Amino acid sequence: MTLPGAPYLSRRDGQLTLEDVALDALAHEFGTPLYVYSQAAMLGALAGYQRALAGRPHLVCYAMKANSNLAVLQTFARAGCGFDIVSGGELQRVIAAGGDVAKVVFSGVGKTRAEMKQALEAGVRCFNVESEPELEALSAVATAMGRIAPVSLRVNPDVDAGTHPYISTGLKGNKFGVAHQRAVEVYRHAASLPGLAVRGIDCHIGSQLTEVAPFLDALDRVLDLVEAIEAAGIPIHHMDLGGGLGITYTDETPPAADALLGALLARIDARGHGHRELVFEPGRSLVGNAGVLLTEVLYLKPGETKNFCIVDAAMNDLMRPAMYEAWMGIVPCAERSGGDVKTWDVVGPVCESGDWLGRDRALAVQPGDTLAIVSAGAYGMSMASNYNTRGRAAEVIVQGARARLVRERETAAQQFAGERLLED
Ligand SMILES: Cc1ncc(COP(=O)(O)O)c(C=O)c1O
Ligand SMILES: N[C@@H](CCCC[NH3+])C(=O)O
Repeated sequence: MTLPGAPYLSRRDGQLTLEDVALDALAHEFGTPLYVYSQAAMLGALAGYQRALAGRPHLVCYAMKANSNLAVLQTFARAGCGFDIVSGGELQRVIAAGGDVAKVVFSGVGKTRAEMKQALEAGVRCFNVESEPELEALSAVATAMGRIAPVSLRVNPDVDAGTHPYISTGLKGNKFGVAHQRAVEVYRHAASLPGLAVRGIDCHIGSQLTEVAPFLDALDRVLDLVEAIEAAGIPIHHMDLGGGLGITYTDETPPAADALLGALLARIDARGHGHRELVFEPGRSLVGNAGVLLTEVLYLKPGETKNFCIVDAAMNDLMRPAMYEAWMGIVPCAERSGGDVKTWDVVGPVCESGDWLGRDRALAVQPGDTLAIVSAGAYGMSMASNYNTRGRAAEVIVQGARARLVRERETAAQQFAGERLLED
């Protein structure tokens, strides 16, 4: 079976290897749980987008919620990326990583006035506004500052992306965006407000999309709207087009980024919109297959109905299985020859029955072995918590044969540093 993450993730002489670094050795050097990312895999994924968009006005804004480690952001900033942010905290990370704020788009349904002010002061490129009350609040904040806020409206095209209900964002029952039927009216409202300048249109239908068809359906709705909005006398400069392209976790076969973009660009050109600037906000497809989570097998607990393989990573480190019943590949770092293969539920130490990382996995394992949870570069560390007062994992980036610690393991003292005892 091809490993998700190939060719950067490979097996060499029985050892699971990321770029040129053997992961078992890395686990011993830095301890576990440990997130490890391949820089070449991240840049390779980005290159797919850049290749397809070359020669056109465009901006790739990495959706940093997928993985917001500063060194990951620095990697993308140096490659020319902008960023899609959803909070003031993410804006601070972009600045700390040396990113260009003028290439930042600010998404999200619940931006606070303080965050709007912070983003206007910093000079973000565009606010992706998701409702009329938000338009009014942003106009008021900008006016009070003597500024004009650049805006796109996020339209909800009511297109079924065929993804998990928790990660669908473009159906009318989802909280995101302005209903496409009302979009022209809301654009008129936006254009009438004193603190705003309409710049573009934004659309996002969900994450982990594996088919081209829903992207094209949403694009057609967006192009219809652009034509109607411009007919109403409001020019649209850029189109910010999502969903998020999926990755391979098990047997999914999503299109490559350049194939997907090729199909979208062909439709855009055919409908006479090829001159517009395009913005894309990929997250998962830039980092997901670039990362693994390493964990050590602590105890084996065979049972009557289930065999449990208890590891030192848990749902607080990687929430996707507990939250979406997501299937994540689990492979041993060092191949065991002639080992006894059994079916295991791979579970963590957290006190919840939902704390599992993989169910019914055929593995030959022994306590002390290192397992790699693959395709874990996106929505892994960025969704980690401190539940059970567990320190968050360390993170390493590999570059060829070099491994660099880019986040230290969190200590208990760091976790409760901001807490206070009651004074008598
Ligand atoms: C507005 C917006 N932009 C970008 C993303 C990133 O999506 P993905 O990680 O699937 O590429 C999301 C997540 O669904 C989103 O809602
Ligand atoms: N966190 C989700 C995806 C959400 C995408 C952001 N809107 C996941 O792990 O798959």
